[in-house]
Amino acid sequence: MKHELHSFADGDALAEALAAAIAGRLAEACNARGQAVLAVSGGTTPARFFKALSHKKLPWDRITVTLVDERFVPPSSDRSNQKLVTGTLLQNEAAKAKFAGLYNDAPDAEEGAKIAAEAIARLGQPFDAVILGMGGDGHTASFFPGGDRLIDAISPEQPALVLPMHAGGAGEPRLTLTLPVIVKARFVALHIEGAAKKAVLEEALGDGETADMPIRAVLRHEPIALEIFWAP
Ligand SMILES: O=C(O)C(O)[C@@H](O)[C@H](O)[C@H](O)COP(=O)(O)O
Repeated sequence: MKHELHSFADGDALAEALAAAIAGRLAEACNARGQAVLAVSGGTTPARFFKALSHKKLPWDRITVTLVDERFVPPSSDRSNQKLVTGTLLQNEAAKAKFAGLYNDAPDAEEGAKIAAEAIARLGQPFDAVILGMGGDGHTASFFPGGDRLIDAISPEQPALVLPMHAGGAGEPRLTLTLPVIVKARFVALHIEGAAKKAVLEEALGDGETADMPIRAVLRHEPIALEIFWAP
């Protein structure tokens, strides 16, 4: 995947610019096709961007927000990405958006992934925009180094839309969109902040095994462009 690096003075400037870029994509999709689908990541980085996007004037009632990945915990948990998104993004103007999460109350992540895959299938593809994050270990989505389903999840031929993932670094079982769903999107952005993550990105752009730094599965996927948004 070719990539373009957009650097900003600080996280606030980045949040505004990314919100403007995504709002533009969502507006364009609604104009062209009457609806839009946006997949976002969780973690600690996106909160400011979510707040900025929540104030954008868009036909939110025609926009569905879903997740790139989810911790397999109920939405009441502080670890839940659904909780983060409903509390920060689906507010203000964006309170009218539809939400299609990955979590369900299946007994385990294996069963949960099957049910989540049905929910994702109903959204149709390609998604209009996907925003990825990246961890200090080079994971993106829930493509964790050493993850039990990593090779399946990053296979370009993977037919499943959602897979479960167990990994030492993950904290709890995860549900993740698979690589084909992500790279098929009309717009794919990577949102990272801080010098440490810039260094991880640079390392990932170098040689080495994809499984050691799974973000490489996205970086090395041809031919669509990855838009990288970074601030110190
Ligand atoms: O649920 C999650 O954890 C994610 O969606 C994950 O892929 C995240 O984007 C990175 O781990 C970065 O997380 P931070 O922003 O917390 O560094």
